[in-house]
Amino acid sequence: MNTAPEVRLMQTTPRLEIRNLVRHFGGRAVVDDVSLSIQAGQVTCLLGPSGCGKSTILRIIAGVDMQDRGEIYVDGTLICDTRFRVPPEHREIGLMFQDFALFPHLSVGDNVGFGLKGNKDAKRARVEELLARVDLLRFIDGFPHQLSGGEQQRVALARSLAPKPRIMLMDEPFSGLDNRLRDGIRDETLSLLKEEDTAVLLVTHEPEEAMRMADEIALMRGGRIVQQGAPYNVYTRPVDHAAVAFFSDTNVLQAHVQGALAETPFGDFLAPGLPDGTDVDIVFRPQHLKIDFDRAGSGPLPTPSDGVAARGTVQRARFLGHESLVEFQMDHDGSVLKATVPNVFLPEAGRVMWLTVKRNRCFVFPR
Ligand SMILES: Nc1ncnc2c1ncn2[C@@H]1O[C@H](COP(=O)(O)OP(=O)(O)OP(=O)(O)O)[C@@H](O)[C@H]1O
Repeated sequence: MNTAPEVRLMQTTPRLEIRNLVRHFGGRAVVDDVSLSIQAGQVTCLLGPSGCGKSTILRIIAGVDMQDRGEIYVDGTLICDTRFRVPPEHREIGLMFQDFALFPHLSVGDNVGFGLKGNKDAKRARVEELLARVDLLRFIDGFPHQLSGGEQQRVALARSLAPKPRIMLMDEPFSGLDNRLRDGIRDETLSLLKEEDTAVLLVTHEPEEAMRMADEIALMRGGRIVQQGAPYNVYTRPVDHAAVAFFSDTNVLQAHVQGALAETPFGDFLAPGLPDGTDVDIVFRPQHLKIDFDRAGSGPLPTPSDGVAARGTVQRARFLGHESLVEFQMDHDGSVLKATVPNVFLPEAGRVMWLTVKRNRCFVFPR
């Protein structure tokens, strides 16, 4: 059909695209050549440690800060480069930050309707629609101080979505909420944003929040995106040691490469493409250090999937609620490796146990 290529083009044009953004402060590249694109209805999380440049990217997209290089496109149209700049108020971008500051002197309904244009009835209908959606319609004539923190947060969400922004920028929006409230509000927020088909760029330094919210995670460090992909892929195929460590505790075995293999007390690991003599870290998460319970200290029967067992002595064991954390001092070099075990497992300090590692969950990185 004649229209097919056009339709395809429309479907693949990202709602938001940033290309090669660079921003310097005091001679330092705080944002260093960052590119990403987000489709309508998609949530991308910028995830990274404090100071890595996440909020600066958000401020540039919102139009309250200006890049030194790079371009921003919305639905394929340039809205900002270093010469041309659509002013913030014309970008149709919603903002939601941790300190969302409702107007205290305006009613809940007037807060939600604040950014709306058009006739009174249409405005009222949109305000009612959104307040109903966040389950706060009954408070429409109330004032912010009469609401709990979580309820105020939902009003703020309704306010930022009221003008139907094409894009929503969220900077740690849930960090002011207590843990019990947070999960529910995150889930509600997510379903509302999806219903409205908004493209969302959410900044967080909490991996758990990113895993929970994101269709795609952009992992940042030192002003750059170091890895980008679906949460499962970023978690299970990390690009380097720091990327593993950002999501969880890690264990490290140190080794040298010889003949494309790295030899360890747990057996050899493949180190394809690394030249002989390269120092490598073999990195794995505590849930992938396996304790052998079966043979009472005589060591497990080796299997191809488990590789070789190594011996360690329990140093410390702690119960963490849904799992136990056991630390072992290893016989071979005195290093400490951690294992997490579901439920309660609290062996006494000094007990000797055999350990294996889940080999397909180990990552080999040059040191
Ligand atoms: N206006 C500014 N002038 C000078 N330096 C700035 C300015 N804004 C940000 N920076 C610096 O740029 C770096 C990145 O800041 P940014 O707020 O983007 O980080 P972030 O990743 O969002 O951190 P956080 O999670 O702590 O908010 C920081 O070192 C910060 O001090």
